[in-house]
Amino acid sequence: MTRTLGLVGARGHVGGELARLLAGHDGLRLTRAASRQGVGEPLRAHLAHAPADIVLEDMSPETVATWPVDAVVLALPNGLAAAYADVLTGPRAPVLVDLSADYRFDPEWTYGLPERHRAQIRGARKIANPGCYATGIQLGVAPLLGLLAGPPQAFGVSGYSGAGTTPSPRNDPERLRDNLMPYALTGHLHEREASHHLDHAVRFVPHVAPFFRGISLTITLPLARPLERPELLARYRDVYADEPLVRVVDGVPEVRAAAGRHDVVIGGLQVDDCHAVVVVTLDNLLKGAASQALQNLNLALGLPERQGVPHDDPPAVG
Ligand SMILES: NC(=O)C1=CN([C@@H]2O[C@H](COP(=O)(O)OP(=O)(O)OC[C@H]3O[C@@H](n4cnc5c(N)ncnc54)[C@H](OP(=O)(O)O)[C@@H]3O)[C@@H](O)[C@H]2O)C=CC1
Ligand SMILES: CC(=O)N[C@@H](CCC(=O)OP(=O)(O)O)C(=O)O
Repeated sequence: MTRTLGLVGARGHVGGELARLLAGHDGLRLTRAASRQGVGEPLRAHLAHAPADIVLEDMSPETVATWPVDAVVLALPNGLAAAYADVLTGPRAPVLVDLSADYRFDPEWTYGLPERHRAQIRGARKIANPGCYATGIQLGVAPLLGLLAGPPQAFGVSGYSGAGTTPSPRNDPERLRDNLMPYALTGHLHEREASHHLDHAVRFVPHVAPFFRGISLTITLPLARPLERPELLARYRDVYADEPLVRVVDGVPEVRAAAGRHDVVIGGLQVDDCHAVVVVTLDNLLKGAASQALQNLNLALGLPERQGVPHDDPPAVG
């Protein structure tokens, strides 16, 4: 039986990626869509791969509450999810996946990082999809939890699609041309999110660069005891051995190769006595958002986790 999905925020970067992935998913079909602008227009006028029969609806929670769907995805800016969560309740309510940061710290919601919380996501009804940098930081740090002598430091660089479509200096290609823009030098939300879900403090400084999509994180980890490289490599390979969407490589992954891929690539993996350095790349719009949302939807709806998320590409490097 094909399940059905409604998408709120369909004209955004992430909404568009999710609609594209759903076009290749046999078990889950996009049947309703809403956005702030373009109401009454065919979704296909905005997204070439959208089903021909979908017309953009107004995005009021009251409208969305009438949709006869198995799941609803909120791909809206932060701060808007509560109005939907309030009306999509009760035993017949659809599974709700929120891409914003609104419920990532709420114990009543399930935190949707499948490689760390798969058992809880299976059958969950309300799922908070992790932040893009926070996904890379957690997967990059987790294998060394228990061996850390202090907070890992993550230096992150994102493509400007990470800043969404609302115009700002962080998604202005002219401002970013030949440039690298540091921002949120302390207290970025993803620093708090990664620290909270790792149950270990991390430090994070984000930057935005002139490329469109992809994230590179260089993470420095202070260790409680000296480690040799083979042991470091073995730890990462062991933890992710059965995870098709996390690839551990020998070389240093580069962000250009991350664009369009569904997995996180972890490499570098150098160690000097008690000082390890790990490089993590991912596509912010895919494993950082839409592919991860699809993993979560599949798990919640009882479908194969990676249906619609191809994962047999050749390695990016190494
Ligand atoms: N971009 C990324 O790399 C990632 C994003 N996320 C999160 O996913 C969510 C969606 O992100 P993204 O697709 O980049 O966002 P966009 O800015 O590209 O899209 C936002 C969508 O929300 C709609 N919208 C409704 N109300 C508003 C409003 N008041 N202001 C702006 N847009 C509004 C827009 O409608 P319309 O176009 O019709 O105006 C559009 O469909 C956000 O919460 C973001 O933090 C999470 C991980 C990664
Ligand atoms: C380049 C850029 O601006 N990136 C965004 C990350 C987007 C994201 O994933 O943030 P949410 O937690 O809001 O979902 C930022 O740093 O806020």
